[in-house]
Order: sequence, then structure tokens, then C-alpha cells
Amino acid sequence: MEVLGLVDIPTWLQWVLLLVGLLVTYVIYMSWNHGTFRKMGIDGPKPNPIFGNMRMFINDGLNKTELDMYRKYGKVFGMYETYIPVLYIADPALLKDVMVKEFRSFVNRRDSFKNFFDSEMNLMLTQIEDDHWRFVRNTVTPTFSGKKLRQMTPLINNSADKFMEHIEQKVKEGEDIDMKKFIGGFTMDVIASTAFGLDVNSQNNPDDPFLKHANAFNDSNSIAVLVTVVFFLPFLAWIFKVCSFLGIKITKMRESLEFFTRVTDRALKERRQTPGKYFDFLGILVNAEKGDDTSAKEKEDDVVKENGASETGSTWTRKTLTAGENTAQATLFFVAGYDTTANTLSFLMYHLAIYPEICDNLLREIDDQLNGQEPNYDNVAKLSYLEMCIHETMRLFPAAARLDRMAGNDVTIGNIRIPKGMIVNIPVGAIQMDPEYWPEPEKFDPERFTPEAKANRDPFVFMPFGAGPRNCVGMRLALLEMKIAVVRILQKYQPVKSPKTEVPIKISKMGNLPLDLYLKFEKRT
Ligand code: HEM
Repeated sequence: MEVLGLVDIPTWLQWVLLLVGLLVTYVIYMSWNHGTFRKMGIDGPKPNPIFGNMRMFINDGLNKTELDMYRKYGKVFGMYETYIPVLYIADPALLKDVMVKEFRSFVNRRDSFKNFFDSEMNLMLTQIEDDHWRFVRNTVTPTFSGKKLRQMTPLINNSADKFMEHIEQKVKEGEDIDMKKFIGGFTMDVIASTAFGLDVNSQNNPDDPFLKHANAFNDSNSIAVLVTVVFFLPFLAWIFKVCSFLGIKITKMRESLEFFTRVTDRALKERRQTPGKYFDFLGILVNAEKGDDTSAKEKEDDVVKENGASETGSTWTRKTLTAGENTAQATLFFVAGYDTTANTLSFLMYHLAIYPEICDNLLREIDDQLNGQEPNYDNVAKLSYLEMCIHETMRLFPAAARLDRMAGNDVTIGNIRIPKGMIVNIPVGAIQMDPEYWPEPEKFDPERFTPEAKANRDPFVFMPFGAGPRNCVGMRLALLEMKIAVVRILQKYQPVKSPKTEVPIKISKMGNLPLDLYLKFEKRT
């Protein structure tokens, strides 16, 4: 090629110049926003032009990085997830503003993954936005009311029967129990029965398709592909759209979504043929379609008040969810409710095994209050020490160690002017380890959750289920499920350390996921 008829540039050099040009453009693109926090007067670690601050997360893991940054920069700081500026807020007064007082400006979560998810996944409650979210949230919230949870209790106890058989077997054989597998099977069975009315028995069948497909959402290869493209090659979003349109599966998630769609469609058909027969999530939605307007009747239910649903009035007048919305929510319940509950229960069992004196207190409470009765919605409410133990477990190992919100408009919080579209991260895990609120934060101490201790502490320093109108919609099911599981186990067995139990427990760099956890169970006399 000749330039201005003067210099003849050889082909190899043309390629080099093209590559250098592309690289420079890429670096400019990735670092374009890296001055955001400097302009806002907010401190934080210096970003690398391509990685931003992502290298810290990759090297040290999410929890350690956020804890280190919180300790170094305090309760407000800024970080860059490659090219995306993320404002961290950890000050309880500011968090109350973001999550409750100024909720109208922070209704939605981050949309960084929106262009990469399949359209069905974008219908999940976690992803949808504004009035669409309000409408779906109002429709599904009554599913978790006291009345519905009472109806679901036998389903939870049925799943617990299976794991009690499993423990009995292992105790007879003198074997340790792999807690992740065993408890994961239980929470999977509970979600399968409470969401879809299915008796899956994944506890005795590790190859169960439900287990396989639910795990696809946590598949490390799929997550790696998604994270690489979202954070490093965002301009390739169109490839995901084209592949989705052509039915090409880039990640295992697509195949699993199709599986859940088929199961949901079948379950919905059955429920439409025999309305009123089923008390699971899909049955409740179908009953609402038929005019059993549960949501209206249960508007005064405590769940509505707890979740701050008064904030969530939607202008939408549509009566029911579409087929796609039903499938998306039922699938989401698997994804959101399986690992979170299983991991929390595993961490709790671990603490009961390594602190026998705490376990003894709990055994005493269960024996005194329940006197050998099967646990149910009403009698587990009397177990205040059990709730303290669950809360302390979730303080040390919150299943979601960070929450996020996105500013829907320009808004001022305290003296910070947050521009429309900015992502706000809430480092729950780091706040819950701050000695200012939690003396000796590494220590497992359920006494931190006595009513007096709670009354003297700002509620925004403990948020394992999030806070405000967009908190966890399944919180009450999760707590009920965990309480029933613990009671059923402790009425017969006591968890103890075995030579295979690693102390301290090893967790994944990706968050609060126990890596290997083996415990022994001894029969109570
Ligand atoms: C120990 C168990 C669980 C923990 C720790 C947990 C934690 C959380 C957290 C932290 C959030 C985000 C809240 C926020 O942004 O303020 C959330 C949202 C959500 N959770 Fe849970 N969760 C658990 C169990 C469940 C279960 C059993 C279900 C359903 C069956 C469920 C369904 C959801 C849904 C649908 C959302 C999105 C809510 C919305 O955007 O409106 N979760 N959960």
C-alpha cells in the first residue's frame, strides 16, 4: 500500500499498524471511565487501564478484596470492574437511604448482564425492572405468606424424611456425611416440591436431572465465559443475541432453561386441569388466574409488611403472569433458593459440630419447646435460640456477600451526587465483619442476636437477606426450611467433628461456598 504516493508500506507492517490501532482503541475504550471517582471526590484503589481493579478480585477472591478495601478506604469508596465504575456504600445511614428512603431511585439491580442473558432469563424477578418488577413481585409475594407456608410444611417434612433415612444409613455404616451433597439434595427436593409440586428425590439420586440442570447455573465454565465477555469484551454482546436467536448453546444454561420450561409447562397444564388441588408455587399462580384472588385476600399478611410491599404498587393492570414469566420465576426459585439455603445449613451444622456447648443449648431448647413433636410452621417460631444460631451463621457466611442497586436517575445520597446508571455495591460480608458493630468478628457467638443486642444495633449492619422492598422474597421459606431441617436432625442426632472435618472450614474464592465439609452424626441417647 502506498501512503500519499510516497511511501510503500509492506503488508506485514499494515497488519502491525492495524493491531496497534485496535489495541490502542481497546485500551481507550476500557479506561474511558477511569476518572469517574476522582471527579466525584471518592477515594479507591488505582485502576489498571484494562483490568480496572479486577485483578484484585481474581487474585484474592471477592470476600477478601472487599474486606481489604473496606478496611483501607472506609464506608464509601469506588472501584472499577474493568471499565465499569462501581460505587461501594457501607455506611448504615446511607444504606437506609439507598435501600428504603430513596428506593424509587434504586428500584433496579445492575444491568451489566442484561445483553448477555437469554430473553427468558431477563424475565426473572432478579433482573426485571421498574413497574414490570413491581407487578411480578406483587404477584409472587403471597406465595410466601404465612398461610401458604403452613400448607407447604408437609412438603418440607417429606423431604426431611428422606434425609433422615440417609443419615440413619450413614450412621449405621459409621461413615462421615458429605454435607454439601446431602443438604444440597434436601434443599433441591424442597424447591422441587414447593415450586413445581414434584417429588424428585435428588438426595438418593445424584444423577437426578433437576440437580444436573440447577447446577448448570453454577457451572464454572459457563460463568467464566459470561464474566470474560461481560467485563472484557462487552462489544461482543451481539454474538450472544444471535446465538440465542439461532438456538446455539454457548453455555449450559440454555439447555437447562429449556428443561425448566418443559417441566413448568407440564406442571401448569396439570394445575389448570385440577385447580385448587395443588399448594405449590405454580398451583397458587393458577388459582389466582381462576379468580381465587389470594393476593388481594392476603394483602394484610405480615409478609407484605415485612417486605415493604407498600412501596411496590404497580401501575400494571394485567391479572396474571405470562407463561414465560411463570417459567422464569419457577426456574429462579431453583437458582436462588437451592445453593443459598444449602450452604447456610452446611455452615450452621459445621458450627454446631465444632462448638458442642452451643449445640447443647440448642438441643435443650428443641427438647423443651417441642417435646418430640414434628416441627411445623407454628412450633418452630418458638425456637429463638435456633434463630440466633442461624443469624450468627449468616453474619459470618452470608450467602450473598454483596448486593447491588443501580441509580435510575441522578440522585443525592448524603453529600454524594450519584449519576443515573451508576452501580452501587453494598459489601454486606465486609460490614458484617466490622469490629465497630461486631466485637471479635471472627468468633461464632449467637448471643449477638438476643433481642436486647439487636435493639442496640443499626439494622443496616446485618443484611443477609438484603433490605427494603427488593429484599429476598423467599426469606421466610428459607428460614422455615432451615429450622425444620435442623430440628429434624437434632431431635435424633448430634453433629460432631470427624478426622475429615477441616477446621477452619475452607471456602471458595468466589464467595461463601464451603469447599469440602464432612461431619459425623452421633445418635442421641
Ligand atoms: C438462606 C437462603 C437465602 C438467602 C441467604 C437469600 C438471600 C437473598 C439476597 C441477599 C437477595 C437480594 C436482596 C436484595 O437485593 O436486597 C435475594 C433475592 C431473592 N431471593 Fe433469596 N435468599 C435465600 C433463599 C431464597 C429462596 C428459598 C428463594 C425462593 C424460593 C429465594 C428467592 C429470591 C428471589 C426471587 C430474589 C429476588 C427478589 C427481587 O428482586 O425482588 N431466595 N435473596
